[in-house]
Amino acid sequence: MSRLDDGTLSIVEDSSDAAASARGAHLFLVLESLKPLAPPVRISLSGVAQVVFGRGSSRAIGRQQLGNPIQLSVRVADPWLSSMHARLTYVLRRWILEDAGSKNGCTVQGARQTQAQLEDGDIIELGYTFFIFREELPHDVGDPMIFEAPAPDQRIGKLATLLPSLERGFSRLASVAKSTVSVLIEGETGTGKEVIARALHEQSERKGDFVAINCGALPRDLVEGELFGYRRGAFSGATEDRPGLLRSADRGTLFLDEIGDLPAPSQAALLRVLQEREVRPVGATKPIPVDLRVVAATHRPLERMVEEGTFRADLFARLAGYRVELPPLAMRREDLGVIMGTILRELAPERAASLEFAPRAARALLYYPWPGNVRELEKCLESALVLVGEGTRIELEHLPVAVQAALTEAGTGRRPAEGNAEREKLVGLMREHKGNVAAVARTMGKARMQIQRWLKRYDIDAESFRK
Ligand SMILES: Nc1ncnc2c1ncn2[C@@H]1O[C@H](COP(=O)(O)OP(=O)(O)OP(=O)(O)O)[C@@H](O)[C@H]1O
Repeated sequence: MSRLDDGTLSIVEDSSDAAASARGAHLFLVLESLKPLAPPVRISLSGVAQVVFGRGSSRAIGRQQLGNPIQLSVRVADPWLSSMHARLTYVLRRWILEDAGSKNGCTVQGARQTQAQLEDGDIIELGYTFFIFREELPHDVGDPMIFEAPAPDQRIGKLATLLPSLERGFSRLASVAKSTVSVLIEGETGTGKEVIARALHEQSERKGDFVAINCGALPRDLVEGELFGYRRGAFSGATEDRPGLLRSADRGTLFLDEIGDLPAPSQAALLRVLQEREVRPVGATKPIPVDLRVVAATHRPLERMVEEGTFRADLFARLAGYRVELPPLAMRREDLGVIMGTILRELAPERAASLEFAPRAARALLYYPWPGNVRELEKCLESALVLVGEGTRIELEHLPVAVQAALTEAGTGRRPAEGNAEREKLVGLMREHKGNVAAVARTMGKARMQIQRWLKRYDIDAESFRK
């Protein structure tokens, strides 16, 4: 979590890098295709010289022996693994994956390899088990070397992640929830903003209701009546007193979804409510006190809207007491296994434990760019379960055609599509702004530090655009 220039707090995965005291290579055990509910694991490779992979009678991840250099052993009860399957070794500042004489081989970015130098974001398949390698992930030196995704009953709502900074952010939500500080959740559509808002309400122990309002869906001329209520006769059609949505959230949580869509006059009225802690229904002479906890969400770059003058700076400051930015799913592929496990448990509680993914299906799920984020993943698994019927194995053909097509991408050994698209977008903007990182940050509605991290991640030289 980091303190932003405006004094608010942020738990953005990238923005919180400042709080992370180190960067280092990590390996994620993302998914066991045959046991999708088995908890995914993050392994820090700091100080590690070698990791050996092989089949075990049960999952066992740990040090091979005490002392330095650290040698780790990753044993998974995957019948497709050989007892000595592969080795990952740190050589001349590079991580090299080598097949150790396995029967079924090693696959990196969809291509069979006997030896490969790993790159950031590489997807590795050993047997039917999927791993992701991250070269320079921000983390805390105090983070455990081996971190297993928390069991469902240990989570805040259904929030779980293997990414160190997001994990720190999620665990802080529990204490934020108990306060009345307003929370602003930013993220693309379907990333789980409402899930966070509901989790905050559940943890808050507030007695009132959770009231969700989609600010973008309110008819423009009725916004204030809907939000603040009205007195009978306040306007034609007001045939009775209406309390309004804000008052129905009294002593509870008011979730203002798509806050960026709130028209300017309503922004001013909402600001008054938050400042005065009272609501004045349309046509009423006296305000009514309300006890509100406000959680707002947006997929629009609110900070940029403030700069452009389309969103009030004072309202933004009020709403952004604590900020959460949810990355797009394609930027947190390491969490695909955790999230799929949660969704399968939710959609099919009775049979989730017996479900498995055919490896080709698992591969497609891992490579697909998920433009619709977690919502799209949820719909994809929902329809797959219908198509599986009484069966227990989710095959490639049970997945939507677009997801199936991701296999072709996987087969080429290239980076996942999202990486290319992100990179191209960034290169385009860097060219347009002649290498001015601050200008690119403004255009994207992101912090300058974040753009710098992306430049590093995608190996883009800002200097080359300044000539
Ligand atoms: N971490 C998660 N684990 C399991 N399911 C999740 C998770 N996050 C989101 N979902 C599911 O994905 C769907 C979309 O989530 P949600 O509605 O919270 O997204 P959103 O960001 O608020 O979307 P929008 O911007 O379109 O309102 C929901 O059905 C939700 O249950």
